Amino acid sequence: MAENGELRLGRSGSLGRRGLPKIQTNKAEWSEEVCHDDSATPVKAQTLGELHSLQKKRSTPTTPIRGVGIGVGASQPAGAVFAAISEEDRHKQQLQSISASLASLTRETGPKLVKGDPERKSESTHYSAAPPSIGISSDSALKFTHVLYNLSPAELYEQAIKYEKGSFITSTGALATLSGAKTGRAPRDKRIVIDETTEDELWWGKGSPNIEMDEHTFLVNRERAVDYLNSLDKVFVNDQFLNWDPENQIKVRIVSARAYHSLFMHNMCIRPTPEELEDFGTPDFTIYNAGQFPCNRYTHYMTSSTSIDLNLARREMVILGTQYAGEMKKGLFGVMHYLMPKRQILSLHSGCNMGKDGDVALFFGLSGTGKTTLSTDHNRYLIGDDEHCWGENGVSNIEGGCYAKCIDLSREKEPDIWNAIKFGTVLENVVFDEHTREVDYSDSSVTENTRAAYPIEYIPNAKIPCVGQHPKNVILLACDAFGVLPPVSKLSLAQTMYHFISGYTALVAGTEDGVKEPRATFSACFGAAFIMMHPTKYATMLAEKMQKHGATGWLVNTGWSGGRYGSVSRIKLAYTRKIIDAIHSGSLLKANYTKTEVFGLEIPTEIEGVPSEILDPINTWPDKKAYKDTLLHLGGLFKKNFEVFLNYKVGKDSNLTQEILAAGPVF
Ligand SMILES: Nc1ncnc2c1ncn2[C@@H]1O[C@H](COP(=O)(O)OP(=O)(O)O)[C@@H](O)[C@H]1O
Ligand SMILES: C=C(OP(=O)(O)O)C(=O)O
Ligand SMILES: [Ca+2]
Ligand SMILES: [Mn+2]
Repeated sequence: MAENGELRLGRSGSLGRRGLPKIQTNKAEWSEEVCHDDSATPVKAQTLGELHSLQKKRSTPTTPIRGVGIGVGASQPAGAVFAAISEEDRHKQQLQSISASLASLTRETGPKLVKGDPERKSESTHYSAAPPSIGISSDSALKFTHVLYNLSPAELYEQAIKYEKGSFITSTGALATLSGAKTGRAPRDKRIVIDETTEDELWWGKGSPNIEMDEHTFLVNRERAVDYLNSLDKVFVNDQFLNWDPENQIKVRIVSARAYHSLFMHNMCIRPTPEELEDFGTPDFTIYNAGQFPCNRYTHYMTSSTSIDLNLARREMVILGTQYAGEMKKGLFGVMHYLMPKRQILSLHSGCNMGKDGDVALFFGLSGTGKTTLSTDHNRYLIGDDEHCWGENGVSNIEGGCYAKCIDLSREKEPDIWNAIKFGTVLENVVFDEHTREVDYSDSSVTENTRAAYPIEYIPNAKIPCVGQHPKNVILLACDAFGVLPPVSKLSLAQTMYHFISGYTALVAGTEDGVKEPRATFSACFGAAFIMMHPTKYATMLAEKMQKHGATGWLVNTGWSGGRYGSVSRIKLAYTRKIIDAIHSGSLLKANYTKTEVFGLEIPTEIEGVPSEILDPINTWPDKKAYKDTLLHLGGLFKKNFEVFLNYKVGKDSNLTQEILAAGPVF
């Protein structure tokens, strides 16, 4: 700081000498009692430009500059002559690495890059990387692309507000943004490159979410995305980590065109320290997000102008035609679902939290069933809300942030999420008062799927680092709009596996008038959209881990009970929280149980804080015949869904497979 201060004084001093001669005022003309205008400490700048340059001081380096390779021994004092790859060289290396990422494969060259905002010429560090030597074949090769590398949230706010229509600061300091035409994921537009390896390793065909594309088509889309990004004046680059387990951490690079996307990933991935960033090197996986630009519908395999393309061999993902940010986070989740099981680590679409005594619970469930809401619990430490790994040493969060739904969010019911919506948080597609900028969370004018993305440490009781012991409870969440599943049931291991493979939830189609029929959804492993290999691969690993570590499975219905959607209201969040409390404390394990018909679920007769009559839905359905019919209807849907899995084996032991088949509805 002193250094910067001296520099500034020196500069203003010399400017002063070169300026016009000062107008001399006659001191005697002024009364000593009058406080006149120039009595305050004068500003230490001679021009407005200089004044603005004073406003921002250079970031103080957090570590002394370290040496690379030879020459840094115990005998050399830190920061000595030998020590350094200079800051300039480091910038150059970073830009070379980014230029290589953005290289056009047909022209075999990367773009010319400079660091910094193009609008602020004086601030850019003009270290050009990899100037194209031969065959300049487009104007892109003649121009510079500015790289905005790992900007801070404040810088990203400024970029968003200045250049991205629909960006505003809300009354609590969050950055409100619009994701454009797409406000949710587009699973039907996801493509995965099929090659010799993935043909055998991945799950293809009926029931699989993996839709194939060939390598060539991937390269066509990659070139389209890269050309688009290189045609811009500036791109955002995030270099970050995934997975809090240090031995299985993945380095990811996200190249994007919008500050909103850069801030979203800043919040959602693990943020490197400045030291870690210095040594970042080559990323393990790269996303090219050209979401504002459509794919070419004449391209083979394209069925819309949106395409999300994954190439596992190249370790790259290309996004065209959608700006929904969740696509990046869930895209990387798919990659982890491939990489981790190969290392005998189970990837989980679940929330995760930990009690004061270190007891860990997992919350599996499809979108909207309560992973984020229920893992964010003021009485427990949050490990993560959505994506985890379960390995030899316990669980680890894949991400560094949370992505909460905001529709009907209330301070009373979800105080920790409410309070996390502050400076730094990205608020997608919410509606706010044009003057006060107060958000109306009940307003779904843009979409039902309004979202907040915030760093995990915005939750006061986050567990950092986000790792924990082997889980004690495995909670399967289903939002049952048919109203026949009990609010909670205790599961045998076979039942846990049956419901895990089924991955059931039923949601209502939307808020349109007249849509009253709930629609059942089955999504293997509560995440068919993200798993890469056959569901039995993940199911086998889960069964082995639960058995080995003695975890108990539970099925919790966070939807309707005692009547269908439309006839009664959703189970009160306060009751669900009491149920979850009783699971965590161990008291529910000791309760008395009765068995339901059809699904054969063990339901407790009593839970503290929950009216006993709601525990068995038959009590609360006024029309018992309607209850039975609906129960059988749902049972039939389960059976039909499970047919695809009848020929598969879970685990080494065929006994378990037989037990799993028997653990479904019987009627
Ligand atoms: N009984 C309940 N249990 C859990 N969530 C509930 C309940 N009733 C209403 N909700 C609402 O349902 C939504 C659950 O969504 P969320 O936790 O984001 O799901 P996920 O993370 O699994 O996608 C939240 O908006 C929450 O407020
Ligand atoms: C980010 C998502 O996850 P979830 O709805 O489970 O929170 C999503 O499905 O887009
Ligand atoms: Ca999810
Ligand atoms: Mn969630």
